[in-house]
Amino acid sequence: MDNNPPAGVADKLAHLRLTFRQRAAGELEQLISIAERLPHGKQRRPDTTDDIALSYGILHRLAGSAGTFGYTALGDQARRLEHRLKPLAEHGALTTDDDLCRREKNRQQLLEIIAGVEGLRSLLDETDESLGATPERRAGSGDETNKPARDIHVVLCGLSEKATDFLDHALSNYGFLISTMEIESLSLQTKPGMTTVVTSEDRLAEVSKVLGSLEHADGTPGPPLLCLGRQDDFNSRYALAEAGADAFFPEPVDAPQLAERIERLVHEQNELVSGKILILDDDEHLVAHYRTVLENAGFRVRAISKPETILSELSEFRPDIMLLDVRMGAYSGTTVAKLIRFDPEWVSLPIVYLSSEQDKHVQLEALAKGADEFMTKPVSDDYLVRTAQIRCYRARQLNELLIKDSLTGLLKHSVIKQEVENEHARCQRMSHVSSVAMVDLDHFKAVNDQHGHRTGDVVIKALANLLRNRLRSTDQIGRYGGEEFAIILPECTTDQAQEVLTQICEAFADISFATPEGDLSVTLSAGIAALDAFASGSDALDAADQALYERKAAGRNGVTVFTRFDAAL
Ligand SMILES: Nc1nc2c(ncn2[C@@H]2O[C@H](COP(=O)(O)OP(=O)(O)OP(=O)(O)O)[C@@H](O)[C@H]2O)c(=O)[nH]1
Repeated sequence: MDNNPPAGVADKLAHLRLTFRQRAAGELEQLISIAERLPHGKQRRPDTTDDIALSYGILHRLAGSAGTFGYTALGDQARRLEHRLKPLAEHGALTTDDDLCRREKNRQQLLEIIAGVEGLRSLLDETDESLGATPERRAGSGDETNKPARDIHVVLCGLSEKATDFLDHALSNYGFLISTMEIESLSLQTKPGMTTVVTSEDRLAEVSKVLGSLEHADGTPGPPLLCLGRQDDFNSRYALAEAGADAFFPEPVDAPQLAERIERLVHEQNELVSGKILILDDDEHLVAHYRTVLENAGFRVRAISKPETILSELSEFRPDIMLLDVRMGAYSGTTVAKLIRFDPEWVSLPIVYLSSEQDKHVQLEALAKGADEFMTKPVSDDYLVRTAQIRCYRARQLNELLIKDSLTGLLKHSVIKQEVENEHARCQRMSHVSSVAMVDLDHFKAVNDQHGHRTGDVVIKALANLLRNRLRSTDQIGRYGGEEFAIILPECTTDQAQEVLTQICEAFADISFATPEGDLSVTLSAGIAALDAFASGSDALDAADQALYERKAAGRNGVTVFTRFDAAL
């Protein structure tokens, strides 16, 4: 398995290591000159408290960060010296008021520490040699494309020509990006967590073998492998699972059900590798490193170094988890964690401390003040990613239960209503134009009556999937009622909203649902209103609803934009 990050990310990490190395060299110079200033022998000198506090701060930072950048021996030695200096830093040393005996003891200790500091410099140089040539600074890593979050990629591999053509057409309707690949040239240049590979039972073993060698750079599992097959019994399913399939889908393929299955697989995968992480640490280089590693593993990361901005960052970024440094200059991370919990909204936000503190008792005390886990610095990249995955996954699962509708995975009625109000407030604050839409399935009662409730549910889920895939990641979709959906399209005019919803309308009408009574097609109607043109979000929703009923009255299967209340009636 290739465990190296992609070239762009590797360049970025190398550059961060170089920057760390430069800073560490400067800090070691500073430490050495402080050591030279400290009183030697019987020499008397006024208060050394500031120098010792400064040295302690530098050693603490090095102990917490050097290992992350590959300078493990330097970090370990800095930690040993930090521990030795801690009592002197906390209680003051060599002050003019001390009695002679204490001064002598402290002086001895300082001399040993000074000798240790001089050894740190050689540890830095030795590690440089073992890490190879000093990395060059390179501009533009090229991997920072701002792709929409929901580019779901379906790779068709090892299928017959007929099956490939059918799936290419049927799945494109859902907005999936389809590629066809030969097994030998199978490669996965997509975002982790956003790909599914579909293959046949005959070629499963070969495809599974190739996929095994293509796992993502950070070691996260490769894409799920969905296998199509004609035999659907325990033994054949067992054989497929053994040969590497993550999911099975029976042939002949029912396209809406397959789309639903792919959605679910990607969703499950994505839950493992995605999430929003807020990092608060006053060491900017370390934060830049964490950020690069976590972004490379698929997370969205916001990193801040000033504790004063924490509350506004929380409400704007709305992270799934937070990584919090314990010691940040004048501020204590444990107190910041407590302060965050003042707000009921953040009571359940998982907080993970980042600290060089190794004493389990002290860790426990800190945890009692409002965090969930302790990550001891230096944190390895793998450990960081894995911890973030586990914490984000759990946080998102809990959150989903609270805010998402169980049939469709869309936002619940009350949540989308609140989001409409939030977006309305944003429109006013930022003076931008946004739209809201109400979407309703046509003659849905007849679908239920003629084909049963179960088929009705499949149709509802298919529309939910289509909306998710066709709309932008910044759009928000809610299940407003049984077969009625509300959509927020931020920074989007009603003309643009009409264009995209018309395409969705056409794609949905094109989907064929297989039922025992024969193939079924269903259409939808939509009404749109300009969110910023109304006094409140709920007024705009009422207007979109009116436009929807106008569309129903005008023959359904299309999109109407609200103009005036009386005109819409
Ligand atoms: N299968 C299923 N049906 C649902 C669900 N929620 C609501 N419905 C059904 O959706 C149907 C809505 O019917 P109506 O409000 O009469 O509207 P319609 O038949 O779609 O007619 P128009 O909206 O005028 O085109 C009812 O039969 C509800 O039982 C659900 O979760 N699953």
